[in-house]
Amino acid sequence: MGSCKEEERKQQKSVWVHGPIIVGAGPSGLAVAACLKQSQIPSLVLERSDCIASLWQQRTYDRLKLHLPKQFCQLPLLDYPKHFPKYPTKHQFISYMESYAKHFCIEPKFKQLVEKAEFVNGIWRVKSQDCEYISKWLVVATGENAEPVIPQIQGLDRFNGNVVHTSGYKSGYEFRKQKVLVVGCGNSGMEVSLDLCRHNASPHMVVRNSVHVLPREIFGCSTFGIAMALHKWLPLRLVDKFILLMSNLILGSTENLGLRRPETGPIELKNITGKTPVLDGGALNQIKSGNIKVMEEVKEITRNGAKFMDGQEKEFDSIVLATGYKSNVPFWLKGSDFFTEQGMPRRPFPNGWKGENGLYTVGFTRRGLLGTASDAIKIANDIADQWKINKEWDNICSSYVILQI
Ligand SMILES: Cc1cc2nc3c(=O)[nH]c(=O)nc-3n(C[C@H](O)[C@H](O)[C@H](O)COP(=O)(O)OP(=O)(O)OC[C@H]3O[C@@H](n4cnc5c(N)ncnc54)[C@H](O)[C@@H]3O)c2cc1C
Ligand SMILES: NC(=O)C1=CN([C@@H]2O[C@H](COP(=O)(O)OP(=O)(O)OC[C@H]3O[C@@H](n4cnc5c(N)ncnc54)[C@H](OP(=O)(O)O)[C@@H]3O)[C@@H](O)[C@H]2O)C=CC1
Ligand SMILES: O=C(O)C(=O)Cc1c[nH]c2ccccc12
Repeated sequence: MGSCKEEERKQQKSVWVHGPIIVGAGPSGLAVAACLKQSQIPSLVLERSDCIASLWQQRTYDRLKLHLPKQFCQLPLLDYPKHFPKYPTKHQFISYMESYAKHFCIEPKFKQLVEKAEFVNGIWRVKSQDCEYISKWLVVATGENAEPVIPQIQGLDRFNGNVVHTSGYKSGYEFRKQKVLVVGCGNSGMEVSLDLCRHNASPHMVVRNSVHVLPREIFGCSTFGIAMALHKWLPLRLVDKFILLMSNLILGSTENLGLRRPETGPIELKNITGKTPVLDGGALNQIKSGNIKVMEEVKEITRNGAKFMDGQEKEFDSIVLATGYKSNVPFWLKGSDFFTEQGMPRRPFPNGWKGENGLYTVGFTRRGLLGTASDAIKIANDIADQWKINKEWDNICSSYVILQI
């Protein structure tokens, strides 16, 4: 006899979707839906949370800003409002996303956690907790940052204080006057440590590996923009050499602050591994002045603090895990080997946007919102070509049916 849950599933309704199913209503999902709309192609956007851009609305800290200038973080077909600053705040970015969805009349179906998607007998069957959606096309837009990475550090579960991942961190206000262990030194670790300083907390940031820290700007121009411009003329290695030269000039050596640089240059490393260089927004000065303490790798967490690899032992009130994010695609996309076990497309950029049998992926380029914009346009164009053929077939079929009658 089937269980209650099985019975419920058997009775689950199936809905045929006219147009592609897009999983995820973040910037990537919305960008594809908008580009499809532009070609008069309908789509259905399924979102697990109750709002668009949920990463930005629900899982980021208050003082977050875009760290690249707005022209590099723009979605296709609609620019940022002119009055927005060069680096929009998180709230401005969310308002841009909301206007974007409104402008293209995109109305995602919320609270639809996609649990399984599979290509069966020539169609995509996409199951959420309460419905099965069926379509010829599936667009994966669940993001590179779908789930927090929670490291297995010995003793973490016996720590008496508060432990939070950066996806749950809002403001240093909650940690004021506390001694806080921040694990991780990517952009999140650096920004959270800086935020903690601004609330009179005492952050100790764990740096277990090498890291590139770059100035956000070089003589008033964004470092990222300069790198992009130079790369039009110069090989990446030379671009990296120039960026590192300027960084050392502006920031000084980071090595003697405990921030060893990787051997590979910053942009090349980003392209190969996805590891984003830190674009410094003020944390480095706090490290220099001793307000952010750089710590070695953690050996174990104790009830009141941590023991470090170099033998130090310190007490902490709270721990912030700035340990990054991961894709969740392997949990729900079945029967396809398009993605690696880590949930990233096997084919590297720029060829990772299209799979077999009407499968597409957007926002898995390790190139931020710029990558999203480029994927979205390609996907919509590709589907539009098939849509036209489909329509012609539909017309032929319907005239055939009419002739038969
Ligand atoms: C703190 C932070 C700051 C960043 N800042 C920048 C920046 O300044 N510039 C830049 O270019 N990039 C930045 N990024 C990179 C970031 O990935 C992009 O900005 C952008 O959010 C990616 O959009 P996305 O739609 O691909 O993914 P997301 O924004 O993560 O959206 C994916 C959506 O899919 C939904 N979803 C996931 N799984 C399921 C499921 N199984 N079923 C249904 N729905 C699901 C999620 O709820 C989410 O709403 C930042 C990332 C982080 C974490
Ligand atoms: N707009 C903005 O200002 C911001 C943008 N972002 C973006 O969000 C994305 C995610 O960034 P972020 O959250 O920093 O994640 P990242 O993956 O970039 O960084 C994770 C960090 O955690 C470290 N780490 C992981 N596990 C452990 C462990 N067990 N012990 C010690 N250290 C550990 C990693 O070290 P290791 O290298 O050794 O693995 C790395 O330093 C990036 O693309 C980033 O650019 C984030 C914050 C702000
Ligand atoms: O914010 C991010 O994580 C991004 O992915 C944006 C981005 C794409 N390529 C880069 C190179 C250097 C710094 C940030 C980025």
